[in-house]
Formats: sequence, structure tokens, C-alpha cells
Amino acid sequence: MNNQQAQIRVGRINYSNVWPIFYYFPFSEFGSSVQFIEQVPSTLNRAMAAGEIDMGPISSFAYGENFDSYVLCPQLSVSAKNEVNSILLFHREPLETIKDGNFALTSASATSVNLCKIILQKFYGGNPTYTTAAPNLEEMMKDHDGALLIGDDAIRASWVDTGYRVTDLGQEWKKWTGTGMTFAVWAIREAVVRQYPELIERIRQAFVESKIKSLADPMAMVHDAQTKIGGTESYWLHYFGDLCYDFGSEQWEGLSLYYRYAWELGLLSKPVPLKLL
Ligand SMILES: C=C(O[C@@H]1C=C(C(=O)O)C=C[C@H]1O)C(=O)O
Repeated sequence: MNNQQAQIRVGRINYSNVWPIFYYFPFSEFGSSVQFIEQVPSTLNRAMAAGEIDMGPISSFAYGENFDSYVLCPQLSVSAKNEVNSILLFHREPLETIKDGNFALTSASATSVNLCKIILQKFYGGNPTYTTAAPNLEEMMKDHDGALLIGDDAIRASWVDTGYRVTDLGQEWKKWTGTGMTFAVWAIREAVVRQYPELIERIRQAFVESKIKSLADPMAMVHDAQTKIGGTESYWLHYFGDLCYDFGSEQWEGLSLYYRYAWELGLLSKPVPLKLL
């Protein structure tokens, strides 16, 4: 089978935070050679590890768990230099007073779940307990001191006056480390790169071009977000403006520190190297 009929299975995170990289992707140009599978990050993480998808955005923590089999695309990520606005920990009392408490963590995440553990255990010196839960804030907060939501679940909850304190974990990471945080990376299974190098490069380049075009003029994407998710034009301009979709030395500086802390806490089994395409 030559590259043109190759079926590259590409994951697509079903949150608005990845929209800039998909918004102008030329789907029709690739026809049946590319199939898209849309899921929450944790499901895509498992699918790539199982060989059920070949490339696309996954939790950066999932790369840390499976770097032996993956390479990363330069220029593509979901990062934040400070506030991320959609990785939110909701809690009643200050973190200092609940650092040994119990926390409900969304089942949709891998990166942010472990970022929350690094923050509570390493930065606040806590010894909390964790429960993985469906991303329903009201249910999560019934019997926990805090609840972590990500993606559009977090955005929608942030629009409601819940009365809870809200900690932005991107901002918290920046406060303690001085670096930005990368929540998702664009990973490719090495076996697929070897089998379809030209097609993989065409897909990667198309993602980069979509990123450049949508960030150069985000208004169509912003108005789509208002229609499909709600919120104001200024909210979405701020949201997409606070996110960073690059993946270079600045992003690796923060991500390698995250991997080091995760390894030190036993959340990852070994140090994580950078393996670029
Ligand atoms: C910025 C975000 O990052 C997401 C968080 C992820 C995680 O915690 O595993 C994975 C993919 C990202 O798209 C978000 O959810 O809003």
C-alpha cells in the first residue's frame, strides 16, 4: 500500500484549547488517508499507547510514560506561559489549609492530574488523597476538599459563581517555578514515522499552517466558540491569547522540570528525554 491510501489515525482532543491547530486543517486535502478520532485526552493517551491511533495531541504526561515508542512534533503543543484559564482547581479553603485533604481529579486528564499532585505534594508539602472522578463539579465537591477540572468542563464551571476559590494551575506552576507549562504535545508513534514519513510530514506541516493562520486572525474561531460553547468575544480572545501553541526550547524548559518533579515523586518511572521528529 503506498502513502496515498495509508490510513493515518489522528487523535483530536474534544476541547476548544486545541482549536487553533485544527481550525484550518485541510481535511478534504487528505481524503481517506487520514482518519480523525475525537476524544478527551485520557482516552487518546490510552489509544495511542495501544496502537489504536498514530499521531496527534496527547497529554504531555502520556509522552513521559511512553517516550520509548513516540517522537514529538516541533512547533506544536498546548502550553501556557502563565494563566491557562482551563486547568482549574476548585476548593473551599486555602490550599495551605487543605494540603493534606482529599481531592477529586477529573478522569479526562493525565498532565494536569499529576501537575496537581506536584503542586500539592512538592510545593505545599502536603500528603493528600486523590479520587479519580467524572468531571462533574457539584458531585466532586460533595465529599472532597477540592476538585480539578480541565478543558471546556473547566471553562464552563469558571463562568458560574460557585462560591469556591479557583486556582489556575498554570499560574500556580509559574509562581513556584518561573517557567511555563506544556499540557499537551503532538506525538507520533515511531513505527508510523518509519512506515509513512512523507505523509506524516504533510500532516504535521498542515497542522503548523493551521496554527499560524488561526492565530493571525482568530475572529472566525472566536465567533465559532461563542456559538458552540458560549461566552463573550473578549473571553475567547483572552483565552486563545493566553495559550501558547509553540513547542521549542522555552516550552521544553518548563516541561523537562515537570518531568523531573514527576519522576522524583514516583509519578513517572524514569527520567524523560526530548525525542523530536
Ligand atoms: C489547556 C488544557 O490542556 C489539556 C490538558 C491535558 C491533561 O491535563 O492531560 C491534556 C491535553 C490538553 O489539551 C486544557 O485542558 O484546557
